[in-house]
This record gives sequence, structure tokens and C-alpha cells, in this order.
Amino acid sequence: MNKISHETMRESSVLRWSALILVALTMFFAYMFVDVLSPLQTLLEQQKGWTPEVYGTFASSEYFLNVFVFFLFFAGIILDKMGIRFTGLLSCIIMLIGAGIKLYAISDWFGADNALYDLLNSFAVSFPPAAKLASVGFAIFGCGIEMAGITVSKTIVKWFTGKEMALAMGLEMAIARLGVAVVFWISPYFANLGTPDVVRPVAVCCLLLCIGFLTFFVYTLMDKKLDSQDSTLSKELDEEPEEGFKMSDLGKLLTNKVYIITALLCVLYYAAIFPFQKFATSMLENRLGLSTTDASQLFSWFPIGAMILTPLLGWFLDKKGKGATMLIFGSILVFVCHMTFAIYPFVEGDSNSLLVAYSAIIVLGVSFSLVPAALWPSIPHLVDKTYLGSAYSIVFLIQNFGLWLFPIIIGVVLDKSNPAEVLIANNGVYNYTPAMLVFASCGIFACILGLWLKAEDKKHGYGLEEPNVKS
Ligand SMILES: C[C@H](NC(=O)[C@@H](N)CCCCN)C(=O)O
Repeated sequence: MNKISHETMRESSVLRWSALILVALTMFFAYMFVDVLSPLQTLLEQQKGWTPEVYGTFASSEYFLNVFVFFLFFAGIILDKMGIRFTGLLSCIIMLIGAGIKLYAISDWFGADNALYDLLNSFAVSFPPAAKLASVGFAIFGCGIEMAGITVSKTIVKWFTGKEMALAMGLEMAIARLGVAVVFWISPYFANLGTPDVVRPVAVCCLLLCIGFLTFFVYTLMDKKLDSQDSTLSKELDEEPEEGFKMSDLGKLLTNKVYIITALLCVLYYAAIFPFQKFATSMLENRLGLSTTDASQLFSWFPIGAMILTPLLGWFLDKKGKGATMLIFGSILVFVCHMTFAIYPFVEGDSNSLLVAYSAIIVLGVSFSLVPAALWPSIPHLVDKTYLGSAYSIVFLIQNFGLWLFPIIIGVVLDKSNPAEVLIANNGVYNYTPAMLVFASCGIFACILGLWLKAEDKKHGYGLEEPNVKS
């Protein structure tokens, strides 16, 4: 009788972790691009005339096509039907196209006497043509990055199920957070290299995206080999091939109560994070009287904190569980941070104020480790693996709605709470309290959903509080 070998590449820890590093690098460069303009809001206002409302609308455009053209929904189906290699490469190409358009839009090549410029200048004139075209580019890029995000989540499940899955997801997110931290340092640096200019950092990040494309391409070679090993193994074991996504699975997802609670928690929690990231530098400049570079560097401790803790908490979840509890604590901490920035009487140049600001940013970093480390590995506990790609894509879709809406809300709240005459009386310093209260309220609602999730888990035993690694 032939001896069946159960060994595939995923049994080799070196190959498994190499696969992870390759896909994580793609996300590292993608996350850098996402936030390349976040530390430059003030410069965009001074140089390009982008008011907070324009900037908020531009920031939210990243999610527009995912939400309103349901791109993420189709991305999930493409992923489940066409597989990781096709979807991952497609997502990288989409990101590059979107990034290229955004770069062109803010460059000097796009200006008056250009037909497209004149066309975009012919309506909604308070929204500059460069901001309009940059938003189109960012919306296309947003399709790519979200598609890449679900592809990477599915890739990790493929290589790490029954192994260190939460640790792997934590490490992938840590590498992405490092990208955010790095861009909060290098973006003001490149912008101020010579005459201040927002184009330089965007051009650099476009080049880095090409490297991300290459690392994903290398990963596809490993993925192909693993698939051929898996199909040989299934034939030897006489296993039925997996069925893949069916439209009826969508109904199963949308009627899965605990999955919907998780998706709502996700949207509320992340609404207090990514949109905040877009305004944080400006908020710190205004609340503490810091320069752009200092505010941006202070804020970078948030992704750095998350980067250090997320893999550790992923490891903890693998070994000890307590996923639902982590979601609750993470939501409480996001509330604490945003309330601090809303109500603490910060004084310019005061060391206590700086200490409080640093502490609040670190607290946010801890929160942003607890929730993602527990949230994403919890999805495979709640749904069938045949439509896992779609399950991730629907959560991302619901989340993207919040990520689209909140920068707009915050932009409007900032404009309304800082009318021109008040702004002039305050020497141009924006009052951020109402905006921060909006962010803080998201934390409270996320916490309530976390408590509900924990109660459902206790009742039905989804295993959210259980460790992932089965010994
Ligand atoms: C893994 C998770 N990713 C997401 O939530 C993405 N849908 C959003 C990426 C947005 C980048 N602006 C995470 O990063 O925690």
C-alpha cells in the first residue's frame, strides 16, 4: 500500500512565515500610501486651498466605490471564485492605477489649460479640481487596498488554520502599522525637503507600491505550489473538492446574528480609528500648538504601539483565547483616548499636557492592538470556510461605509464648529472638541456591541473566548 504524505509547504514554519512576510510587505507599502497625505492637511490647506471639509471628503473617497458600487462585495466573490493569486495581483494593479491618478492630480502637470481640469472646475467650484481628481484616484486605490486586505486575510487562513493564525494576523497587521508609523515620519520629511511640496512624498510612496506588487508576485509562486500539493493530497485521501461561494451563502451571512454584531462592532470601532488618523496631526497641532512635524511624530507612537502589541496579543489569543473580552477592553480604551483629546485643558508648551497627549496616544495604540488582534481571527469561528472570502468582504464593506462617512462628518463638524469669525478670533486655531466627542461616542457603542457578542458567544459557544491553537 502507498504511504500517504500529509506534508505540504504549510507544515514548514520557514515557508509559512515567508509567505506571510511577502503578503504583509504588500500591505506595508499599501498602508503607507493610504496615509501619505494625512500629516499634510495643514500644508494642503495652505498650498492647495483644501479646507477641512474638502480634505474630509477627499479622505473618505478611498471607500466610495467599495460602498456605493459594492466593489468590495464583488471583490469577495472574485476572491472565492478566482482564488488568491488572481485577486491579489488584480488588487495590486488597481492600487497602482489609483495611486498614479492621485499623484497626477496633485502635481503641477494637472492645472488650468488642461481640458480635464477645466471640466472638473466647471461644477462644485468650492471643491478644487485637483481634490476632485485626487479623490477619483483614491477611490480606485481604495478598491485595490480593500481587495488586497481580504485576499491577505484569506491567505493567512489558508496557511495558518489550526496553527498560529491569530499571531500571523497580528504580525501582518503589525507590519501594516509600521507602514503607517513610517509614513507619519517620512511624509513631512519629504514634503519639506526643499520648497514645501505635497507631491514629493506621494511620488515616493507610488514607487514603494511597485515593490509591494513584486512581493505579492513572488508570493503567487508559493501559493501555486501549495495548491498543487493540496490537490495531490486531496486526491490521495479521496476528498471532495471545496464547493466555493454560492449566492445563497450571502443570505446565510446576512442572517447570521453574531456575524452581523461583529460587523457592526467593526464599523463603529474602526470609524474611531482610521478617520481619526486622517485628522490626528491637525488635531494635535491645534490642541497642543505643535508644528506639523512634531504633531506627526507624536501621533506615530499610535501605530508603533499597535505594531508592538498586536502580534503579542495575537499570540495570547492563540494560546489563551479571550477574544470577546479583548474587543470590549479595546473599545473602552478608544473612548478614553478620544475623551481625553476632547476635554483635557491642554496648554501650549506645557510638559504635563504633552505627557497626557503621549499617554492618550499610547492608550489608543493599546486599543488598536486589542480589537484587530481579536476581531479578524474571530470571523472563521462564525462562518463556513467555503465563503470566508465573502464573509471578510462583507465585514469590510460595512466597515467601509463607516470609514467613508466619518471623515465627511468630522470635516463638516470642524467647519461648523469653527465659523470664520471664531477662527479669526482664535488666531486660526481650530476647536476640535465636538469632533473628538463624535469619535468618542463610537467607542461607547462598540463596547456595547462587544458585551452583546460576548453574551451570544457564552450562549451558543462559537469559541470566541477559546484559544486558536488546539494542543
Ligand atoms: C485588517 C484591517 N484592515 C481593514 O480594516 C481594512 N478594511 C481597512 C484598511 C484601511 C486602510 N485605510 C486592519 O488594518 O486592522
